[in-house]
This record gives sequence, C-alpha cells and structure tokens, in this order.
Amino acid sequence: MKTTGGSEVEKRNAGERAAELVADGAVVGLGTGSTTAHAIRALGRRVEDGFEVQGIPTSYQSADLAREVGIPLTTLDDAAPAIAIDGADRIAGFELIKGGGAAHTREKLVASAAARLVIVADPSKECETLDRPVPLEVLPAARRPVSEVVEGLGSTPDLRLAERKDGPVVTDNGNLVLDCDFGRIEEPADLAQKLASIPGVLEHGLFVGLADTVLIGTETGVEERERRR
Ligand SMILES: O=C(CO)[C@H](O)[C@H](O)COP(=O)(O)O
Repeated sequence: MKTTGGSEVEKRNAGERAAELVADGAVVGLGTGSTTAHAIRALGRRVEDGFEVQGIPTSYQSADLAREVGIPLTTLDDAAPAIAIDGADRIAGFELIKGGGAAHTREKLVASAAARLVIVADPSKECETLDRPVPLEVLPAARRPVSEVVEGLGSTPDLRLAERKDGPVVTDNGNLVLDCDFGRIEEPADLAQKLASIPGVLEHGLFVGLADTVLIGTETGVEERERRR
C-alpha cells in the first residue's frame, strides 16, 4: 500500500477516531489510502464485535481491504452513505486536493452522495493555500487535447507513470492521470469549475465544499474540526 507523509501513529489515530463516528446500521463510504485503511480496519474490528455496517468502496484497494476485515459491501445503486471516510493529499481549511492514489473520481462520487464527509489525515497534509499538483483523470483518447487546455490555464500537465510497470498509471476505471501544477491555488472553486468543464476530463482532484469534518491525527490524539453550515 502506498504510504505518504506522517507517521503511522498519526494516521491510525485519525482513522480510528473516524470509525467511532459511524453509527450502528450505517452505510459508509470507504475512501482510499493509507490513513483511511486504518479506519477500515477499525470498522472491521467493530463488525467482529457485532456492529452492522455496509461499505461502499472507492477503489479495488478499499474493496479488498473491506472484504479482508469482514465489512459487507454494497453500491450506490442500492444504498446512500450516511457518512464517508477518506484521506487527502493537501488540506487548506476544508478544501482539499485528492487523487494521490488515482481514486479521486469514485472518491468524489461517494463523498458527494454521503450525508457527511469525514477527512482523515496526518499533520503533514495541512497547508494555508492548496499548493500541490491537481490530478485529472482523463480518457486515454483525450490526453493531448486536455493537456493543451490545461497548458492554457497556466499549468504543465505531467502524465503520471506507474511505479511497478513501464508506462502510465491506469486508473480503476481504465483512464490516465495528468498531474497539473498550478502553483498556489488562491481560488480553488474557480479552478475547479474550469477543470470540470474540459471535455475528456472525468474528474479532477479538487474537493471544494464537500468536507464536513477534518480529523488530524497527532502522536497523542486527534484534532477535530467541524465545518459550520
Ligand atoms: O486521494 C486519495 C487517493 O486517491 C488518498 O485519500 C490520498 O492520496 C491520501 O492518502 P494517504 O492517506 O495514504 O496519505
């Protein structure tokens, strides 16, 4: 499993706290990544103790882990999540960059369908202003035209390459990922709108107005932030 940033203790503290927020009987969106994996394992332990939940996975990774720890799975066709738990690559307040694991399309789908999105992360993910490349999931046939539009927006798109195979990362949906560096993103909502309107872009990794709760794990506990609506 890809691991990033902070310590396992920080990630585990955030993930385990998120699992406590899930109510008995709930349908829960299962995000992707090393921090969310702690939440999935903690939920699995609750299921072993008789707790009833159903998970909606956002990737092969989260589906496989959920099966391994005994969480029954369902789909958005059959149920709406009361809560979704997911990680993030950068967090500025409640605005996020996601997609480090190339799963942001299904992550955004599940997060948008959930009544509450809980983000779990270690302190290395926090920043004042979003400042990392934004992943775009693009149809393979759209790579060149999308790149040209993105260049017009002031970024140099970088095709994400696989670590354990020659060639590009191919997402769980069979598409490519362009990592697009826009420098400091002062107006994420504005950029999100522009990226969403490019033909051939399945989804971008800016999550604006979606996160309700941010849990930052520390070595000794969890810092919790709740968005006021
Ligand atoms: O967006 C994601 C996958 O697409 C992950 O949630 C994000 O990369 C954070 O992962 P980790 O908890 O391993 O740092």
